[in-house]
Amino acid sequence: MNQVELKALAKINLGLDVLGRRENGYHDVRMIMQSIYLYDEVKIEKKDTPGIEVVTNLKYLPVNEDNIAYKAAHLLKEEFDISEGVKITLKKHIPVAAGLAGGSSNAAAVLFGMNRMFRLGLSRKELMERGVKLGADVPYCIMRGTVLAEGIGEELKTLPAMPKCTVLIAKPPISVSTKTVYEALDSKEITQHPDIDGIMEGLEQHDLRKIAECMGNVLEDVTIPMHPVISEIKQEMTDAGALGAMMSGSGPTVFGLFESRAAAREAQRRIREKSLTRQVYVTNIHSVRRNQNVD
Ligand SMILES: C[C@](O)(CO)[C@H](O)COP(=O)(O)OP(=O)(O)OC[C@H]1O[C@@H](n2ccc(N)nc2=O)[C@H](O)[C@@H]1O
Ligand SMILES: Nc1ncnc2c1ncn2[C@@H]1O[C@H](COP(=O)(O)OP(=O)(O)OP(=O)(O)O)[C@@H](O)[C@H]1O
Repeated sequence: MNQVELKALAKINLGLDVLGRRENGYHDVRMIMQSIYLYDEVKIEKKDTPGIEVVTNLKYLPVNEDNIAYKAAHLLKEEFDISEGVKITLKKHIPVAAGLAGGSSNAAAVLFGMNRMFRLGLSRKELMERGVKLGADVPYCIMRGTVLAEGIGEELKTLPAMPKCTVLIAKPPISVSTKTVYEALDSKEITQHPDIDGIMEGLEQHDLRKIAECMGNVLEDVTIPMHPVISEIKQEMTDAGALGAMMSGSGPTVFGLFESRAAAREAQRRIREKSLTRQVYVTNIHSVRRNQNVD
């Protein structure tokens, strides 16, 4: 196999709670993760010449060792002494620095793809162990689907699949640093924790309304005061009929869950009309049909 083409899916956090801070600055979290049908196209090709080449359609993204896809390839090349070169082509559709795990998902695709191409024989669990060295969201991006994530985000448990619905994604034209948001949270008192157990009950009962009612993200308390446009977008989605609307990850992207595709389109129209952002996409939950076993 000389080439693989993969879809690297974006994620949203249906729930994000922070339980404490570790000595190394990372935080213990309790999150419900969900993949959505918004993806980057990742192509990996073997090259005759050595080295790692990254090509992308976004001019401002690094193509050297600062690109997380490069880091993923480098990690496997070193560990398995792979002498052949690889060319990685990233066709980006997932907004960057958005809270949608775009980079993490690219890294996951490279680990997954190179494992197949070079017949490294790593199990999904073994790929995830390598993934966490690149970023806390990478193991989840290998696993995908509806998942409870604990630890720093790498302890994963598959949950009952999220009921089908339309997802509206709106990324305001600002960038947010995940590190800055987590650091700023340390000087705040968390007064209200999201109802993660409630979301899990909603998933068990296949009850979309319950899931939407229980959604919550403690990082909103940091990012929204910095960027009030996030609240305005949430409001537009709710006014147009979203069952729930919330910031994903450390932001600034807002997602809304809708029963009706027409209502999601209406929210998209209003958000654009009010110039809150032009980056608004109507998409779906991505369900993973697979053996639930991680190994
Ligand atoms: C906000 C989320 O996207 C929610 O899914 C993740 O928790 C962040 O995952 P990520 O971007 O893959 O995180 P990393 O690239 O590993 O870390 C970026 C920065 O976020 C902070 N970080 C990340 C994960 C975590 N559990 N605690 C943290 O404090 C750390 O300051 C770290 O320097
Ligand atoms: N392959 C890549 N795709 C996107 N960004 C990348 C990539 N490699 C490195 N980066 C850098 O990583 C930073 C974060 O980008 P990314 O899109 O992964 O953020 P995010 O969606 O907030 O991730 P998360 O939800 O995991 O915190 C950007 O500033 C970007 O320059």
